[in-house]
Amino acid sequence: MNQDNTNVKEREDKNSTYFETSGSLTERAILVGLGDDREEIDIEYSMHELEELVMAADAEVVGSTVQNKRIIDVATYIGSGKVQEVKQLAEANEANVIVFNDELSGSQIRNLEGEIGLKVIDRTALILDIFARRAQSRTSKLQIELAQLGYRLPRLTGYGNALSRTGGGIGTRGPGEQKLEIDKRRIRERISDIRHELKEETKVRETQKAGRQRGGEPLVALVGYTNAGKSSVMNRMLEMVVKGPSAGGSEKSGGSQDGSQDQGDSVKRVFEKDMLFATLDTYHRRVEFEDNKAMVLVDTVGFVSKLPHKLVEAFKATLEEVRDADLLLHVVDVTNENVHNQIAITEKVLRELDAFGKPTLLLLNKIDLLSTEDHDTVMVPRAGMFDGYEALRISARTGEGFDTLFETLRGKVFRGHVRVHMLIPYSEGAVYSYLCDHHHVMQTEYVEAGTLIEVELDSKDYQRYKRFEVRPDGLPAPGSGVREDE
Ligand SMILES: Nc1nc2c(ncn2[C@@H]2O[C@H](COP(=O)(O)OP(=O)(O)OP(=O)(O)O)[C@@H](O)[C@H]2O)c(=O)[nH]1
Ligand SMILES: [Mg+2]
Repeated sequence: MNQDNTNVKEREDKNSTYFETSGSLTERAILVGLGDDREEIDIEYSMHELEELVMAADAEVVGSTVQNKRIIDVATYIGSGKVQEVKQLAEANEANVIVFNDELSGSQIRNLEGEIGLKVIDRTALILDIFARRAQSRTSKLQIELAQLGYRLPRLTGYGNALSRTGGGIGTRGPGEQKLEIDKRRIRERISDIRHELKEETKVRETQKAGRQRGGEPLVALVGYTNAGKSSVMNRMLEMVVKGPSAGGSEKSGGSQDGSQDQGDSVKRVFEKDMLFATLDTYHRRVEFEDNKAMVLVDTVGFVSKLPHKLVEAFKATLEEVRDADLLLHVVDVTNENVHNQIAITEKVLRELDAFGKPTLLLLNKIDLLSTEDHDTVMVPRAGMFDGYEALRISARTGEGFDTLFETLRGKVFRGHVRVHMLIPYSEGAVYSYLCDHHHVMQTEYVEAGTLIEVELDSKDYQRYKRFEVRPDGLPAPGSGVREDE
């Protein structure tokens, strides 16, 4: 039974495992995968990810097996011989749940449960389950419920009667228990209600977005594999803008308040934790620098491979920011041996979101964990390119590399800025106040015709106020006085 491609995990010392003291029944899972050499991400990595996901759902992995096969069995997904092998593996290891590495149809689940005699769940149900546990805000709860209902609707008749799904454990959380008993019509009604509510929320977000765009502030989105350190990078950046030596100014919070870790100072931190999918919502934070230049930072949900399509669909609205961003900060955990796989997975999801190919800075995070020798290996080039990206080495924990990060970031997002002289008549005091509040006014002189300033501003506001442009000596500049944009 323990063949080459079958890896049976040593069982932990039962006396010391936490579930004895917690009193709850821990699920013991056997993982089953189908290897296909045409897949982008190899099966070994995919199974490793599945194991992490199972652990994130508080279950224990007691065995794992892979069948290398290109053709899927319509009835049972894996071949019939393999089904028997899984059954024996489960018995030998006292497993009580079988987790498949791919999405299964309702009839496949029913057939497998019938033959093995245990609860069978697929990767999609597992990921949805983890999301359901983590969801904090109303929006993310609705998005996940929508994805779960969409997943369950075609599978309502798929579960065997003998295997009740109402007893707790993976795949039974969220809206499931009662709703599985209501008929499809009512599920469809619920789906339609959720869609309606999410649509209303989208309108609110659109208004907020329009407000930000009017301000002309660049949008910078943090993206990357789950647990890479996106939220930690965001928190470190916010801290540095408030306290840092290289960039002063204040952080002004915008957007959602959910899940914030308000530290009592002016930094409204976002939630960071060593677990898969710590962040499920998008969080905006406006970052303003000493010279009045500002950008909006967005923290987003992390990615894994085979992210359920229904989930990506449901999260599309909140992930729109990624598509709209002027710059992506792609954060990777450079200490992870699978970093290249994780980059490929993130790229794949970005493609699904129509956000691939945007200006991107790769942030090689967690370098504080690397040994001195590792610092010099090919894994982390001293500077420059990594996997075709412009890359920077940073540590959100120690702050190393953040000065360079800010410098590079500012160079990229404020590139369209121009430095000009303007003469603002005293009758246009509001324009002068606006420019002082939103841009870097470097010099001010009060002359007879008005206030003569030297100011650095973005191209949008430059176009808007071009009519006030003068030569450095205050004389009219060619083209000034013409309202070109209105
Ligand atoms: N040693 C070290 N740990 C880090 C660093 N950055 C983040 N971490 C840790 O990595 C874990 C994950 O960090 P998060 O910031 O929550 O990661 P994330 O990418 O936002 O994760 P999700 O929201 O789950 O997708 C936390 O335990 C952090 O403390 C770093 O530079 N060095
Ligand atoms: Mg996060």
